[in-house]
Amino acid sequence: MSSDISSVEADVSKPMTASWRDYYEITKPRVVALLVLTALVGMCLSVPGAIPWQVLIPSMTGIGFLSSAAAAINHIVDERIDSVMGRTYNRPVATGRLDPKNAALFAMLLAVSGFAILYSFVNPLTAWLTFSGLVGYSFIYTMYLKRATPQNITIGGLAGAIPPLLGWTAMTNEIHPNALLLVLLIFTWTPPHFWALAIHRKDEYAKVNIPMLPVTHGVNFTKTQILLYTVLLFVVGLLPYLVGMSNWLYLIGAVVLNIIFFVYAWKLKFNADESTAMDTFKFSIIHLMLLFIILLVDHYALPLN
Ligand code: HEM
Ligand SMILES: CC(C)=CCC/C(C)=C/CC/C(C)=C/COP(=O)(O)OP(=O)(O)O
Repeated sequence: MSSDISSVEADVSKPMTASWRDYYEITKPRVVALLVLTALVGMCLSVPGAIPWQVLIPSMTGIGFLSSAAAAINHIVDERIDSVMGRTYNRPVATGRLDPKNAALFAMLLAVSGFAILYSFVNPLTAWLTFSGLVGYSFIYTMYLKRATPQNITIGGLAGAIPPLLGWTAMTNEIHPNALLLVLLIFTWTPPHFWALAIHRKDEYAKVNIPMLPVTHGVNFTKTQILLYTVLLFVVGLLPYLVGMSNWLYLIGAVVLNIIFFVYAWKLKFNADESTAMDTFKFSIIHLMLLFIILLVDHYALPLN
């Protein structure tokens, strides 16, 4: 009898009325927008001149669709932990507004159409690399690494870092070292991006037994890691200029942005108040967006010989 009551309660607390907004939300639209921007920059930097729209449109659509599918799968896999954490409890699948089966169907539709678009209108290399990004994020990171090790995001970050390479291969059909350099930039940026948020949300991750670095190794150790990664990012940020891929405009932009990121990390380590961790996280997003916009401006305003 009591189980009947609890199941009735569960049904009441989980009304199954999904709207298009719920489908939109599970694609993590703002994350995908930034991923697509980094892919666009990879594409533009791969050749000196203009990008033909016949390649641009299917590439951005296919990469966007597969990234959205990956984000939707993350919502399905994380239904239980999302429903417990304050930051995520109101997500469509976690609340039950969106049936996981419908979410899975939606993800499948996005993934299949994204892959087909890339395979048919761009090239198979880009289609398979983008698919590997989906597998890396949805399955290797979300299903396994996230729950297995505090280095989950350092390794899993590779999936989120891959879009500039996807843009590059979409245009040239080759894996160029300069594209890998752009991947390295995002790969190095990811730990300070995420760990700043993880410090702020440490107790919630502990509650759901997710071994994020601040939970397993403490907040102080995580702050040191964030600071060291911003130093590493400063060095990596010099490389596009040093290898002759970008010009002085990029160099100035990267140095300024990376110094500001370092200052945030320094404050977080040595002089933090309540809001410093979230401020650092928010700045990380502006940082990456500006860095890639500057790469683009530098590329078109100051063409290399
Ligand atoms: C494994 C690597 C990554 C992890 C673990 C991570 C983690 C997170 C988390 C937990 C949030 C907060 C989400 C929310 O509250 O809705 C977030 C937000 C965000 N992330 Fe990341 N991130 C990663 C990689 C990336 C990459 C590669 C990009 C872009 C190139 C990115 C861009 C963003 C953006 C734009 C937001 C803000 C989203 C919003 O305001 O809706 N992240 N990230
Ligand atoms: C095809 C391709 C390039 C795929 C990339 C996929 C993608 C959407 C990467 C974004 C990384 C991200 C937001 C991780 C957070 O996951 P989380 O589960 O730790 O955070 P959450 O708790 O907010 O869900």
